[in-house]
Amino acid sequence: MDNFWQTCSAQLEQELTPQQFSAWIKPLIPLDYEDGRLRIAAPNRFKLDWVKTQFANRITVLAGQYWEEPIDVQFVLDPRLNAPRKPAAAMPAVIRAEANGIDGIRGTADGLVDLPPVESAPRRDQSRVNTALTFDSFVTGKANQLARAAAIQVASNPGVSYNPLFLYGGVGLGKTHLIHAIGNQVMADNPSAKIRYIHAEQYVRDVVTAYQRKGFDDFKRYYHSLDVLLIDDIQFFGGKSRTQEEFFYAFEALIAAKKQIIITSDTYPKEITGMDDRLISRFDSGLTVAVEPPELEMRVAILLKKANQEGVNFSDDVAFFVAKHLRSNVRELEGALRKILAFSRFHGKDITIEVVKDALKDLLSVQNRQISVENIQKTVADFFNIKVADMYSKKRPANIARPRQIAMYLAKELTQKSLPEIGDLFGGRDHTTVLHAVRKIAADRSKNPECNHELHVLEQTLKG
Ligand SMILES: Nc1ncnc2c1ncn2[C@@H]1O[C@H](COP(=O)(O)OP(=O)(O)OP(=O)(O)O)[C@@H](O)[C@H]1O
Repeated sequence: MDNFWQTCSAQLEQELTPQQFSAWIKPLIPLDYEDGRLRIAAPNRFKLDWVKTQFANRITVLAGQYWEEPIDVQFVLDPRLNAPRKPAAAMPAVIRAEANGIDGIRGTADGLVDLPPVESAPRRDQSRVNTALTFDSFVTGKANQLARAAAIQVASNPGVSYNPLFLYGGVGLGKTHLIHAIGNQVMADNPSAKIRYIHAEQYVRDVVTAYQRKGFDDFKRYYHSLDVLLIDDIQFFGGKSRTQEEFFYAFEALIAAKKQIIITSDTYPKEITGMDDRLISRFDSGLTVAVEPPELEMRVAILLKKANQEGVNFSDDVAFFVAKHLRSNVRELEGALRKILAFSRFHGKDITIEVVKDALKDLLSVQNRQISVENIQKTVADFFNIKVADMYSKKRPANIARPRQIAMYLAKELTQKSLPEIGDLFGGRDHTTVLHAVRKIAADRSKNPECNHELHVLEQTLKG
């Protein structure tokens, strides 16, 4: 066993950077080898997860070569290495003073809160970065290629390219995945970087806790000392003035020190309600990129990749069927996939289109019921305050022509209708007119955040 570990470590030392080797491989402890099963211990959960996702395959190959047989390599947590955790302090009642904007803050059922790390030098596993969410596991398509490219650029040169990087888009489109991927990449390149992922709601809680403990100095010291701050769903700061003020200081300090900030939101900066103007202008001062709903091919690729990760063979036909019917976001696709797998396992049936129809009966009927061309025409007409009849009329003033083009675009995106069918439903127009509208709005959407936002709102309204 010791011989193997020496050989394996020596090999990995050659393959990895010195920082990676000392951060991830050196702390591992070979435990035992028996009947083709090798157990290796990691000193904490964070390292365990990271080593499993990043190095398990390579170590398995090296073990196979050493023993000349397939080896089942298992990574476990070494309990001897775990220092006992300090119990978290009890949280007193919610402070009244936060009525100036920070509301809805409660401790957990046992009165404990997830305390913010107030040490000036946070431990590595306080980064809260999810090691499973990497660039490798992120499927790319037209909808997210810009966001992904910007994220990779920022991850490769934190603090020096786009700062802040502001990613926005609707629910379940991969914003959280992307910022974790940035964190993972920075951590792999530079294991000593101080990184922190935080959801905006948790940041609000941290402000409250600091307030209660009169501990703003610690709070500031901690947040201002980070190399990379990943903050998710910043729209939660809306209306929370004390949090915004604190975040403003952190923002200024980090940017001035060339430390990287990555922010996600469900909408672009100017549209976040209840947000201080000076923060909005700061958010817009780096690079603002949209993550769009995935197009058909990307939805298919995502389904195939996720099915493959589950060890299930999904035929292209099945993947196309699901992707054609579920169009809103990736989280919905993941949910559908889980349903299909559970259904097929429970009934012991192979995954065919018929089985998928059964498994997703409820989901599909909701989709089909909600989105019709008529529904789109009504929703768009209401949104732009024009008459539904203008959707079929030959009138051409811009205030009517553009909503009509938007409705055609949405009809193409959200229904199964062909271009000629859509043309018919818009007062007997030619299919080339529909095609022109679809292309024009798609181009506008990719260039103009306000147009993108309008479309996003309409899509959400239509999908209920
Ligand atoms: N392009 C993609 N490739 C692979 N998985 C993806 C992709 N986009 C999203 N996902 C997965 O879909 C799920 C939802 O994504 P995520 O949580 O990142 O969405 P989000 O945009 O942050 O949504 P919300 O605003 O609701 O937080 C996650 O499990 C994520 O891993």
